[in-house]
Amino acid sequence: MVTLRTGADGDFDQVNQLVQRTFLNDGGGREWDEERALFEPARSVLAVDGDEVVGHVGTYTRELTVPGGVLPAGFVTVVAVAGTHRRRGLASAMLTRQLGEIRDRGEPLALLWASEGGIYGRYGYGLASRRLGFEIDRREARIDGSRFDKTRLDGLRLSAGPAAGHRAQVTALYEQLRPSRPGFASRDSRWWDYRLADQAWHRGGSGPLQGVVCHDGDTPVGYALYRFRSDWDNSGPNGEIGVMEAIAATPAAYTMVWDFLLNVDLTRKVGLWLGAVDEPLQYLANDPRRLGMRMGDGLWARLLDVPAALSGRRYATEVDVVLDVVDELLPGSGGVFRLRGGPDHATCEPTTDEPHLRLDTATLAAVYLGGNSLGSLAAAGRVDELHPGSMTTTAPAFTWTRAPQGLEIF
Ligand SMILES: CC(=O)SCCNC(=O)CCNC(=O)[C@H](O)C(C)(C)COP(=O)(O)OP(=O)(O)OC[C@H]1O[C@@H](n2cnc3c(N)ncnc32)[C@H](O)[C@@H]1OP(=O)(O)O
Repeated sequence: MVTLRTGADGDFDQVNQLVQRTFLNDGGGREWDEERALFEPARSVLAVDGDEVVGHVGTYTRELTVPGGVLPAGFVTVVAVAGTHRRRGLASAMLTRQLGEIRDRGEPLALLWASEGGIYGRYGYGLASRRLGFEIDRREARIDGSRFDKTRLDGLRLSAGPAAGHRAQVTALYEQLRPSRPGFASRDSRWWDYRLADQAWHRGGSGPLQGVVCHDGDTPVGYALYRFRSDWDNSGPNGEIGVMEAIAATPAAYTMVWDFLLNVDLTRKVGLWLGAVDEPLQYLANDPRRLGMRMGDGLWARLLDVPAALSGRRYATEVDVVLDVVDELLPGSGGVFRLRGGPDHATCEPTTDEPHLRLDTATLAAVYLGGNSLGSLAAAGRVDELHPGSMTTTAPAFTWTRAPQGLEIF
């Protein structure tokens, strides 16, 4: 008989074997030091059949940047059920138990990257951010000269080399920028170890992890983490740059970092998989089409405590609205709530007032980080306007100055 239990110290190896098998990785000949350090057994739910681990869902304890705030969140990870035990409800049982445990810890929301987009809507997750992928033909694409104001770059300088050598500057700048971009997550030293781990199997055929940092005096103001892959064909050099993340505190630093990445000799392509939907590069390029942009799905969010989540973010415009949030899976997390908010304040409480808008919890999650418009979801029939005019005043409030971005898959 299969039973569920909480994880324990010592479970890592069996869980990891299950995860590598279910994710179709060979898993052979590797050390798992960084993953082992991140494993939080007390936050894992395991399905066991006798002595065998046949299912797992894990949670990482991290903070999430939301519009105008930073909140604790449960980062859901490595959801896996053995091939021998699928489609009998094990994932549903584990994921539902996990959501209850995240809520009981006082984390108002859960977050994940989906391996397949069809899985998580049924558990109340909504697609809250998208990624913009870039496959840049670097012989054609460059920073538009008229946008490249050399005078603003005066005083800035770049240093480049193995990423580990830039760890102090990169972590300091990330920590400074983290609160400003919805979707960014806290990274303690274990997470930086994981991010900067440079074992051969992390490289996917590319070279060692590199860093380029833009400095203003002694202060880091921009950086990129990237790898290069050397290749030659009949017409010459055919190398590639794969950018893992590129962020900056100022437009000048961002421009300088990207100008560097687009001008590495002996390369033809530059790729960025997890770009933001509003990635500034698209507004700096001489010819945006040459950036080879393609939209994909990003972070899925699940609200567990609507008042805490909605009062924990800020709103682009003043809003006073009563929301009827339908939560079929966890009815205790739904209800009717009055939200009063604006750019520098927000409260949200249960109310007996008549609702203005009715939507399910996944739809509210989809607009929560500012990555989707409430009006667009209404056009898809996912929001009922019960009080005429309330959509017009509420939809702009849920937007934000920057699009949410999931900067790393966890
Ligand atoms: C955050 C992350 O870790 S994402 C990674 C998810 N894991 C993987 O992709 C690894 C490979 N897949 C697996 O391990 C399993 O197939 C799982 C975990 C996705 C599902 O496990 P199962 O125990 O088979 O799921 P369970 O029986 O509870 O089914 C849950 C529901 O999801 C549906 N479902 C399961 N897998 C998929 C899928 N890939 N796409 C769409 N729907 C799916 C089932 O049909 C079922 O629907 P229903 O409730 O309407 O009947």
